[in-house]
Amino acid sequence: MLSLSDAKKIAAYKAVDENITSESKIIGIGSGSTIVYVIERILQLKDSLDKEIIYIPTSFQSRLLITEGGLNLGDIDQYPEIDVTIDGADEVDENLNAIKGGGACHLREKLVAEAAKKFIIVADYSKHSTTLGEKWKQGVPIEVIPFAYLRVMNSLKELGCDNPILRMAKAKAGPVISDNGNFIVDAHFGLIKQPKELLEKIKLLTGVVEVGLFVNMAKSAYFGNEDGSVSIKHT
Ligand SMILES: O=C(CO)[C@H](O)[C@H](O)COP(=O)(O)O
Repeated sequence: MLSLSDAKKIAAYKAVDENITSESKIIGIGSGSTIVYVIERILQLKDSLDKEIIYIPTSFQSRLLITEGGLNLGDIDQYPEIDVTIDGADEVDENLNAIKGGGACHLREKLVAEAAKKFIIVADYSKHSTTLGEKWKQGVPIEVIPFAYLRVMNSLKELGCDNPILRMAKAKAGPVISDNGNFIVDAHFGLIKQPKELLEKIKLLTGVVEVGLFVNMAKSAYFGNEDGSVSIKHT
């Protein structure tokens, strides 16, 4: 039986093997622990891949992975059209809608995913559900400008979230600050049967910068299974 981290690894390796081809020139790199394996696989294949490939990060973490791996770093400003973006997720439903932002990176992750011709999710078996909200109990991550956080939290209650939580840092007395200088509010809505509708409602709140609901975005998802196989789903 594979551990969760080994399941992440086999999903990441398979996604790289199948999606980073000789056609890939610009590649978006997501954030989180699964992405470490994506970079690990890219580095293993480095000699057979085009030396000119540019990698676009979605966070400080993925920027470091790219530069420390000796890969070519680019920015979305220079390369607004991306061939393929590979990223992890906190939960993925049957239609490949996802909750993201467990690492507080979902604003940049969404931008880099939207810019890509193909957005691919890599995850372990524990992330796959029928309906969003089934597995990820921490709530939908919402990036909010600091000035607006309390009003946004009150408005989230009106939208059906009982207990929105301002995400606090672990090694600091205070809130998590995103790579963009904003706060993160985690809002639990139970089972999310209509993710697009919920996304639209939250996005309309003044002060909300981005919502960790990725709806109708992924082309494929790779799930590493306990038995060592990888399940691949497409939209
Ligand atoms: O959305 C993310 C970061 O904002 C990550 O992709 C998500 O939290 C999954 O992380 P991991 O690969 O560590 O399980």
